[in-house]
Amino acid sequence: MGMANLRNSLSSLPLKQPTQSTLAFSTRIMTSSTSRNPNPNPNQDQLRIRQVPELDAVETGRVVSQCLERYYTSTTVKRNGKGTAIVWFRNDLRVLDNEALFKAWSSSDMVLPVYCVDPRLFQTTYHFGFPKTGALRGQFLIECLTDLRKNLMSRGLNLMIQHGKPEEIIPSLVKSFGAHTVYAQRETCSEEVNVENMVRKRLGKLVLSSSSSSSLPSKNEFVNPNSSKSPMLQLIWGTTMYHLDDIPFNSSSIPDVYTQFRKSVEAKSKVRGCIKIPASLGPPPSVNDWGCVPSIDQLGLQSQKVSKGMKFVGGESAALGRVYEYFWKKDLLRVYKETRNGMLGPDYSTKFSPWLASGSLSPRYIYEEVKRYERERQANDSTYWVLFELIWRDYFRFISLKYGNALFHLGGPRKVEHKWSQDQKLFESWRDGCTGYPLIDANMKELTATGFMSNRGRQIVCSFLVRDMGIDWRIGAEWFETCLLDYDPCSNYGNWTYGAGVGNDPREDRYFSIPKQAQTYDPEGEYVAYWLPQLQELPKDKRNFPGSSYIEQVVPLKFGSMNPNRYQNRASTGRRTNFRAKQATQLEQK
Ligand SMILES: Cc1cc2nc3c(=O)[nH]c(=O)nc-3n(C[C@H](O)[C@H](O)[C@H](O)COP(=O)(O)OP(=O)(O)OC[C@H]3O[C@@H](n4cnc5c(N)ncnc54)[C@H](O)[C@@H]3O)c2cc1C
Ligand SMILES: Nc1ncnc2c1ncn2[C@@H]1O[C@H](COP(=O)(O)OP(=O)(O)OP(=O)(O)O)[C@@H](O)[C@H]1O
Repeated sequence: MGMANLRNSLSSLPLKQPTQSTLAFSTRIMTSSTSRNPNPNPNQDQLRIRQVPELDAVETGRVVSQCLERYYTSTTVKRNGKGTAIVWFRNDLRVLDNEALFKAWSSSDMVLPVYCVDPRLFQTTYHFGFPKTGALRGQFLIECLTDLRKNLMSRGLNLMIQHGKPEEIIPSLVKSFGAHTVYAQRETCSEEVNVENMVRKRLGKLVLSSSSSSSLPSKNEFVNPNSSKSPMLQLIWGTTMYHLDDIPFNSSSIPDVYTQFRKSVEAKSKVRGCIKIPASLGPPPSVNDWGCVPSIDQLGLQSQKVSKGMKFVGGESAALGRVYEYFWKKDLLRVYKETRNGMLGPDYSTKFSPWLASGSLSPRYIYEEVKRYERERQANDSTYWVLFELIWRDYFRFISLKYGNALFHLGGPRKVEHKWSQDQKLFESWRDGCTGYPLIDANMKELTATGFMSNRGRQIVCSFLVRDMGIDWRIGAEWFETCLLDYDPCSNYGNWTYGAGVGNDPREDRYFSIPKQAQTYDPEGEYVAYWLPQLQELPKDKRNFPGSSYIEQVVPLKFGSMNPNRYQNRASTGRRTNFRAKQATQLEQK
């Protein structure tokens, strides 16, 4: 089937919300915190949705005010600027450690914070016509905007929300408010960079009069052709833990191999401190209509409720709450390295990614919290390992600067030639979790039901799609783009190119053997039985190997067989024992 045909047929697929039939087992009770006494019994776990973070509003409020207090500037910081500056919020939906917000404040005597609900984010993915943003990420964004507005209001500002393209909205606001500068976080992928360029171009056509440094000028001030100044777009680097200006490379010399990148950065660069903000950022400009936080319908999406698994709460307050919960309250940072390859529940890994992707959480804040934890509690391999993983995130962001659109191309950064299939039926069985391999199916059902999948799961389903099914990796990457709460173009396409063997991975053949992965990471079938309740009745060691008790396998495995005995000996002496033993210890210690 040709690309155009596939694109048409895929775009006409019922891009349904998750199949509810398999979710019927769950009840719909949102429980409050169980963190002090987590119940390891999977049957109990079936009965509840785990909210992430599991803090109530009062506790979250307390955590937020405590951490924002630590990041207030002393009163000695002066505001030197005049006139109005705009902060154009993009994927930096936070107040804490937001350099664009700080610069707008310090360079003006009035700040207008703006978010544009860009319709292009709610259209379709590039090749295969899936929804560009799935309903769960849409809902997460709504929560982020609601919380950002609240946090700005508590600092004497507000958030203007307008629907439309930034290149139309921003210049028009600049004009009406006489703003001299627009501050925004710099992006690196072409879709976002194109928007930046259009905004800049249109600002360049506006002309500021010399008096426009005073707030709320008349519109006429922009038609004076004798004035030489145009309002400026100031783009600020803010997505990574290490600042672009502090890494020991320019963008074309960034090493292709992660380990080389990491070692150089660790040896030669320092993570900058978080930007401290004043307690009050006001006064706000006088605005008639600040605009409403969009509803899910206004985003053109159909509301989807999480009825099983994890429900992530969007926004900076929840993000700060999760850092507090994971590091301090549950004390899980101490064991992260041993648990991080888990798949079931909120506690095996940090779950910071959705907030990092929307920018409601700063990686530099995480860094400072890790350092504080190391001073106040303990430093060990686990505390370091969170930073190690965040350097992966940085690496993919910097690699996107080096390779540009090649990150999205079929041959990837290495321009690998390979014949890929675009078999629609096979893809659908993968997407819907009906491949006949419980480990694949459970992970894909989790993705559509919650917008999240563990790192282990992502590697396994990616390997299965590209290696066992031989399907064009971009189809998988675009489906992830639709569904993931933490969708980030660099991390998503970076990891997919790695998994498909077209990235810069020195290990070219990353084949993940399903039976081996099942034995190692889900030896009792707890994870698959959670997402595929029909497997619960089977003996634990059969849940990942159900034979004819489960649906037929759509393709054979490229290597190995689904005979569990082949892996039994290796698993019982290898990493599995280690991993499970440590998990058990962790549970006992709670
Ligand atoms: C095919 C595939 C697609 C992926 N797509 C995305 C994506 O769109 N957005 C995204 O944020 N991550 C993506 N990842 C990376 C990783 O799976 C998630 O970051 C991680 O599972 C998020 O869970 P966590 O926050 O609990 O991670 P933790 O294990 O707690 O790690 C802490 C943080 O480190 C970073 N991190 C960890 N592993 C990676 C990695 N492999 N690459 C980049 N950053 C990493 C994340 O920011 C994460 O929040 C993808 C991985 C694969 C294999
Ligand atoms: N933020 C993003 N999310 C998803 N995909 C993106 C993003 N930014 C860029 N892309 C992808 O980048 C690619 C750009 O395609 P485009 O046709 O503009 O350039 P190209 O011809 O593929 O590349 P080049 O200009 O290098 O020849 C598309 O596949 C697009 O989806």
